[in-house]
Amino acid sequence: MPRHTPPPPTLGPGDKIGEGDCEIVLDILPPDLADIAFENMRKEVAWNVMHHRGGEVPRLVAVEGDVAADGSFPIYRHPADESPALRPFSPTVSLIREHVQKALHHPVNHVLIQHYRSGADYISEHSDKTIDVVRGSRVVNVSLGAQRAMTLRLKRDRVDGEGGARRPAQKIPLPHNSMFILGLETNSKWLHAINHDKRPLHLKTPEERFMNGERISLTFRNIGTFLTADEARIFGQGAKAKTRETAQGVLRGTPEGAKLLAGFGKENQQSEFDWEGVYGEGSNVLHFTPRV
Ligand SMILES: O=C(O)CCC(=O)C(=O)O
Ligand SMILES: [Fe+2]
Repeated sequence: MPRHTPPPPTLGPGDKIGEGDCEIVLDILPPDLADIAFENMRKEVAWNVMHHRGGEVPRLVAVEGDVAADGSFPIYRHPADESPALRPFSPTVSLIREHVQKALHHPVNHVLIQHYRSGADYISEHSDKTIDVVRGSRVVNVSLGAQRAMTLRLKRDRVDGEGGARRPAQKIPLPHNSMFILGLETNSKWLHAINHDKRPLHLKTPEERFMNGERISLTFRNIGTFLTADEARIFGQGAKAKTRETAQGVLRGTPEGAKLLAGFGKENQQSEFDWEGVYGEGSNVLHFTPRV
């Protein structure tokens, strides 16, 4: 007989989330900004479809960031066949960024913006990839629109016993106008996802039905790796050359690409991920697939 598994506990502000280093901040934006941010971003943000393993990811995405005077800009590398081009912060996102920086007490120079068009859109379980994230800085998700839940699940290698042992999970509702701070320890020991929510409308709360079920999330990061304006050279924390003056040419495809992808795989699987060992020497890979 299949074992009945109880649903994961639902946690919120004040609870021990993940390793206890996560936080939910309610009302991150002042009401006048929170009220208009969604509709403004619908117009101001350059939305794209993104591909992974040849298929479209189930949400719209955009990338914005701080472009330096010399045109160089931060890059966040993660396993995707292609990432949309980074654009300078758009007006409403700039305002949101200011509130995030005030609450976080450190700068953020990069944002991945995602539009979950309905309850059918989702992001599958992953750990955030940290080769390019300034060490010690925190990653945050600002939520606007329909309330969805983040599901945390302990990585498999942290669960004792046979392969069939159930992995502890937690569900964290992300209300409109909230900010979720993903702790570094939690990112290394747990996976996180926004699962789809295909329940019929009448089973959803008003918060979950808000904005017709559409949600925008903004994942802000403090990135330490940069591309030159012509996108030909790479430097900083996650690159081989650590300074702008010594920037080296970007690489595309195998075998360096395969090596970085293998590192990302390890970060997804290992709760005692050896950052220095895997990422320390840096990688100049920009695209994982050879140019066709
Ligand atoms: O939409 C969200 O809040 C989660 C996004 C996320 O996990 C990511 O961008 O890495
Ligand atoms: Fe994530």
